Amino acid sequence: MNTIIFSGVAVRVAVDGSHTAKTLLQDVSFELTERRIGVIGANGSGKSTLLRLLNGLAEPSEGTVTVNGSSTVSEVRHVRSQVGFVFTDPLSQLVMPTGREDVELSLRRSVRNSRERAARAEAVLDRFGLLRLADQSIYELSGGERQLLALCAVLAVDPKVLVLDEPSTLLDLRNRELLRRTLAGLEQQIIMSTHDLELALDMDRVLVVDDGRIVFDGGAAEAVDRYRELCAAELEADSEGVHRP
Ligand SMILES: Nc1ncnc2c1ncn2[C@@H]1O[C@H](COP(=O)(O)OP(=O)(O)OP(=O)(O)O)[C@@H](O)[C@H]1O
Repeated sequence: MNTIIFSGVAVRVAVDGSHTAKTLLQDVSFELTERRIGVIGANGSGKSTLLRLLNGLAEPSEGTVTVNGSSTVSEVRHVRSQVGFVFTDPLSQLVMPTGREDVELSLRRSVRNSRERAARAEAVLDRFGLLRLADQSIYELSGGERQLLALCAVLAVDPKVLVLDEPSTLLDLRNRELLRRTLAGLEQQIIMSTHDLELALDMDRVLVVDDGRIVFDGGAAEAVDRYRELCAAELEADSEGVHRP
């Protein structure tokens, strides 16, 4: 399995029009070696920022992130050859007119021969049951179908690590089950943020993010309980605020 190390990581961004910085993540240190890792937490807590650090889409303002010993900043190309990233919005990822062309585009570096590339794309699409959608315009597909195609295009190059940012948001019950089974059958190390707590419960280890910090790191069931407690405490604080004169 891979080894991903976050060491003293903080991410800060400049706030437009002022000299102040907003902290998106702070004091994040851990080593990930488990096969399936979940990241859960409220909207805006920092989950996507954490995932984006894994392949250099975001850079730490402090500390370091390494994947199998390679820095996600100074060795970003090497890291990206190992880490596949599936975005929440498939349209920010699918850039070609059809799914088939997109999968072929993913394969362009690893398979130089165009015939071989077409055959590989066909095989990958078939493996994920997506051949029937392969030649349709991506704009004619449903959101869920696009989400599955985006996952397929990333898996086509067989990354060692698969990072998924809320992969089930657009999926119906059947496709969500298909995603669960697909993820369960993959060899890759998976790091996934999700609001789908059932999906989180399938994970070997789950990080709970709250306001830019990791507030729990451990087993899935305990993590989900911790997250529910946090939500309940916030709802209570909100309602007290509402009732205060
Ligand atoms: N480039 C940026 N500039 C300023 N603020 C940002 C930037 N990127 C993210 N943020 C803010 O950082 C916080 C964390 O964002 P992030 O996308 O990591 O949250 P999240 O936990 O993935 O949320 P969600 O569940 O809604 O997808 C949010 O308040 C967001 O508005």
